[in-house]
Amino acid sequence: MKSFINVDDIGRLDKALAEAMEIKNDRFKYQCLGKNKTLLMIFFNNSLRTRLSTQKAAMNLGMNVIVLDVNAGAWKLETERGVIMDGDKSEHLLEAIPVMGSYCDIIGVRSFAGLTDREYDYAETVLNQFIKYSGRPVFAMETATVHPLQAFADLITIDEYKTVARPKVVLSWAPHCRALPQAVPNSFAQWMNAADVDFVITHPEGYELDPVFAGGARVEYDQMKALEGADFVYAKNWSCPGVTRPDDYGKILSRDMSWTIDRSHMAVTNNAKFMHCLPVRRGLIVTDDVIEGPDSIVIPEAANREISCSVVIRRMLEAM
Ligand SMILES: NCCC[C@H](NC(=O)CCC(=O)O)C(=O)O
Ligand SMILES: NC(=O)OP(=O)(O)O
Repeated sequence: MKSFINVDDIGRLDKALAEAMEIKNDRFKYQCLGKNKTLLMIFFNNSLRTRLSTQKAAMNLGMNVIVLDVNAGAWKLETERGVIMDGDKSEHLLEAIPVMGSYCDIIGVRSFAGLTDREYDYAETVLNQFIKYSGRPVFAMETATVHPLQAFADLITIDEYKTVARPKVVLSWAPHCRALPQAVPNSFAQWMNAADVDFVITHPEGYELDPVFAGGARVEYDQMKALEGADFVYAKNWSCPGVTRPDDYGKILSRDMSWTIDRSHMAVTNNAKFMHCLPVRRGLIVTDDVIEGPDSIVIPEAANREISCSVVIRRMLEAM
């Protein structure tokens, strides 16, 4: 595998899930594979899970790991071409990327959407520069439009916790105080569309996800109706994707607290499991009793990030 961005990069999902289980049963099975190989993780944004689980996965595979927090100690990086660099940015990404590539064998990139220029974000401008100029296999650790390591971990978790062959999975928008990217719902929709599940998305008008990721998925604007009979409730906030309202790209369109997942929402489901990628803001996305309740699987979901990442890095190492 040369890059890991979209669901197609992983190939057959049943095979990927089997590899995930193999690694979960013996995390150190392939510890010789990464000997003398180095993973470089580059963070333009904060992280807890991705940082720790990716490092753990790489260490399980015997790799060395270096981490660069671009905003904490590195030169500030210019990402645009054609600018006169007389501001606070001392180095251009186009020099920095091949330099970084020379010190490692695989690169993971976290670079969130700026949420001001849809075209720039949806072209995955930063990620694609890493792919083009690093000379290394690159995987997304949440970039402008995708978070595939999360979606793969979510798929593993659903596969582990499902009680019926084809579960009903509902992705529900929920309110938040900040404008958040669309990467998590985009990837979740893309992966659920590819998986053998009954997938429904619910959100207020204006939050329609890009059809590149969510095309073909059923959208139900009545949240309670969408949640009826659900086996999994996947809550997430996202800002306006700018599909039906191009002028509102990246904006908060609704703060409707009736969308916060509470006991009354869970009551109409089929004893659904509650999922969220974390970090989650209680009281906005979900109530304390739901996230702390017996049907909340957010902790095993996060734990599966180590597993999804192990499968991806293993494939990249084997392809070298
Ligand atoms: N990688 C997991 C989610 C990251 C990001 N959440 C955030 O930025 C939340 C920050 C806050 O709640 O202040 C997102 O939604 O894409
Ligand atoms: N879910 C997730 O990616 O978490 P972090 O932002 O903490 O890495």
